[in-house]
Parts: sequence; structure tokens; C-alpha cells
Amino acid sequence: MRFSSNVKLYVLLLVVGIFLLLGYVYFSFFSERLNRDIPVDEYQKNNRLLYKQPSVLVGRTDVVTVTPWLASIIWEGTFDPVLVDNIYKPMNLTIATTVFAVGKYVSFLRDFLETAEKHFMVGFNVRYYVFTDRPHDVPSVNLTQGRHLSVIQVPGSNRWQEISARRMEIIQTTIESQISREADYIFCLDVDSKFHARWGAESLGRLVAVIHPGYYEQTRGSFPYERRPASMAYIPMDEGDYYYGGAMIGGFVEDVYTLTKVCRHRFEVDAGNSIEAAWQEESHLNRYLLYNKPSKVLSPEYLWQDFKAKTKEVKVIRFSGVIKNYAEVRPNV
Ligand SMILES: CC(=O)N[C@H]1[C@@H](OP(=O)(O)OP(=O)(O)OC[C@H]2O[C@@H](n3ccc(=O)[nH]c3=O)[C@H](O)[C@@H]2O)O[C@H](CO)[C@H](O)[C@@H]1O
Ligand SMILES: [Mn+2]
Repeated sequence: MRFSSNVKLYVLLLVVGIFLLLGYVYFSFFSERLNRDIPVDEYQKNNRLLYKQPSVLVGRTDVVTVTPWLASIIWEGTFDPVLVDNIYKPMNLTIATTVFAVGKYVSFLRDFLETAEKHFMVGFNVRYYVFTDRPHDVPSVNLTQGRHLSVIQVPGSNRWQEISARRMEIIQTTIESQISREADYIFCLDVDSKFHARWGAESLGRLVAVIHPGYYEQTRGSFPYERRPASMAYIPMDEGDYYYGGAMIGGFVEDVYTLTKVCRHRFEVDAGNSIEAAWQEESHLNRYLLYNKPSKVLSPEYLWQDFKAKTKEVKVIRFSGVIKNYAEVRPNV
């Protein structure tokens, strides 16, 4: 009895030993495989990206850098351009840029394009779409590699309000006919403006809007939103986030497409009811963005006005509207 119970014990110990041995062999083999499967990123090892350590405690405190729906508000000092470029440049993105130069506004094109070449999305593929009724007056500007310009003829008008507002419709139809196939992101910009400093990939997002420089210190009740309930652009006095400028709409081509389609539709419904919103497409844009929050908001650094003195929170003016003689450049006053 005693003998056989000893045998049992030995057999048990042997079995346990074999299992332990097998386990050891299996796990050491497996962990070796695990180690072998971890890719050693040779590229990263040889091209170290050195940049200032991000801080959790120190940053801009004089301005708000995030909206209550957690979209970033882009100010100088909130991003590292080296880091941003390093993330976006390898994606080989194409950025569409639409600009309207109808009637005498064609004279703003040269400065717009020349300064864009210096500051706007440098190092990216950029496709400018210039909409004009005067294709022969489009200046020839030297474009750097990867940048392309096409001229698209559009009708003139004797009302500036119509020219400005019809941008929505024309951008919508041009996205349908070509831009959707030719670009990843799109920025739609006012032509009566110049770039003065970097406007780069920090501005990329699903739906991007810019805070109008004239109203960022005011309360929502004094924003020039459309206030007539009969208009499709109506915003009640106790609603509204920011006042966004109509001089810039940006984002994924698909998201900007939906925005232009909706705003165009609402503008036409208004027109059918003989209503023109207070600030045309800008009013419709503000209404759209109130209920379809932008995923990224650009600070007024990205839309300044030359006649406005720089304020202390604006460290860099990146894009600014030039001073113009309205009576001279517009077809009507
Ligand atoms: C800084 C800003 O947010 N500006 C907006 C503001 O006034 P603005 O005074 O900036 O409007 P604007 O005269 O620049 O017109 C807007 C744009 O329409 C085009 N254009 C206009 C007239 C013309 O004869 N030919 C022509 O090509 C051109 O691209 C111009 O940049 O309100 C407008 C709507 O009422 C637009 O929403 C503008 O984007
Ligand atoms: Mn303008």
C-alpha cells in the first residue's frame, strides 16, 4: 500500500514536472515570438523628431483654447508647427482652395495668390479653384511644386450680395463635379485678403470655422445674426456660440459639401419668400454651425482685418482682409 502510494506520488510529481517543462518551453517560445513580432521602427529610430516637451500645466491662459463641445480653438502657442507638419506631411494630402474674383475683385487675386504661396499650406499639394467672370484677367503667379491652379468661369452680377451668397451654390456644384475627386480637404476663402504668416495643417479638421475678428469680445445678443424668424437663417437672441466669419469655411470635402448644400437650399427658400438674410451666406453659415458644431475653430489670427489694430491676445496675424474702397470695387453699394 505504502509502496504504491509512493509510486503514485512520483508519477504525480513527474506529470507536474513534465507540464512545468512544457509550459516553460511553450512560453519562452511564445514570448520570443511576441518579441520577434514587435516591429522595430527603423525609420523612427534613425529620424528622431525632437521638439519641446508638451506641458500639462503650462500653456495659453489668456484665451480659451477649447470650445464647450471640446473642439480646439487654434491660437499661436497651442500647437507645435514642427510636430503638426511631421504628422500631416507624410499623408500626402491635397487641399482644395476656392476663391471668387468676380468683377473688379479680380484685382485682389495677385496678392492673395502670391502670399498664399508663401504662407498657406506650404509643403502640401494645393489646388486653387479661381472662380471669375474675367478669366483673361487672372494673373499668372509662379506656383511651387505640388500646387496647381484652375480657372472656372462664372457669371457676373450687378449685386455684390448675390456674388457673395452664390458662392455656396457654386462651391457645392464644383465639389460634385470635380473637387470631390481631386482633394481631401477644402478651404473656401475671401479674395480681398492676404496671408501674413503660417496657415498650416493645424487648421485641418472635419468641419472648420473661424471666429470673426469683429465680434469675439461681444455677447451673443449683439452678434449680427439674422433675427427675423421668417428667415431660414434665424437665430434667437438667447442662442449662439460665436460669430463666425463668412470669409472662411473649411474641412473635409464631404462635410463642406453638406454645409454648402444646406446653406444654398436655405438661401433659396428665403429668396422664394423674398427674404435676404442680414449678412447673406454668412448668416446661413452661422445658423448651420450653431446646430452642426465645427470640429475645429480657428481664432481670429486666421481672419483679421487690416483696419483693425492688433489686440494683445492675437500674437500672429495669419490672414487679413485688406482695406478696400467698397464704392470702387463693388458693382453696387
Ligand atoms: C471678413 C468676412 O467674414 N467677410 C464677410 C463679409 O464681408 P466682406 O466685406 O468681406 O465681403 P466681400 O466684399 O469681400 O465679399 C465676399 C467675397 O465675395 C467675392 N466677391 C464679392 C463681391 C464682388 O463684386 N466680387 C467678388 O468676387 C470675393 O471673393 C469676396 O472676397 O460678409 C460677406 C457676406 O455679406 C461675406 O460673408 C464675407 O466673407
Ligand atoms: Mn472680404
